[in-house]
Amino acid sequence: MIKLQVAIDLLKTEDALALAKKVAPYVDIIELGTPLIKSEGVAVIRAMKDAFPDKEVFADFKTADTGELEAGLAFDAGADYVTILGSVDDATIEGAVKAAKEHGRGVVIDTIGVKDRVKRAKEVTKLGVSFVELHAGLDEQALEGYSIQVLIDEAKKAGVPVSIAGGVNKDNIDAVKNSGAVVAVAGGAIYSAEDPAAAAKELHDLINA
Ligand SMILES: O=C([C@H](O)CO)[C@H](O)[C@H](O)COP(=O)(O)O
Repeated sequence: MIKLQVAIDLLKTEDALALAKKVAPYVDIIELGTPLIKSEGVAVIRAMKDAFPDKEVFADFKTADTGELEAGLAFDAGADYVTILGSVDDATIEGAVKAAKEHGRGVVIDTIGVKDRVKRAKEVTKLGVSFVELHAGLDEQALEGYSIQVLIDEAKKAGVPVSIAGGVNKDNIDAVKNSGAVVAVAGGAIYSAEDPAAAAKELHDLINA
């Protein structure tokens, strides 16, 4: 069954915890977005894991160098997963995977900015990562003509464990689910909703229908 990951792109720990409290019953993974971690530091990871020990906590570091060091920072703070950029040297990913093995946690590769996401997903999977995020970031989503369909099509072709992030919502969650992706990431569709709990529940129910 595909997991539901909420991406929390808020800026304050207290707001992130309040949102997580509302949506936790409906999600499997709680993602601390890159802007949140830059705003609040790794302390937000510990705060979230302490508040929700039964949830997987995902630190969206988007690391570009010193993979072992940065992954270790995330894991020491309580993260179950940390992201490394797919565009970086394999050595950075290998360092992060080394740290993940030492901590019994996982590395996720973020393909933001990668030209051939399917090819890179296959390559990095061989390095021992947990899964690969087929990702169109918020800036790319704002470009004219953007469609999440490209990520859905890539997930079908990947043949390795992938997540999809890039505007997942109630209108496309069925297609995301049927793409073979192992995780559906929803940020704005939940945190910008008038009722985030209801939005998360709707996605959860559609996934489990
Ligand atoms: O990772 C993300 C982005 O780079 C900002 O941190 C988002 O969390 C990810 O794109 C999912 O958010 P939505 O696209 O709003 O669902």
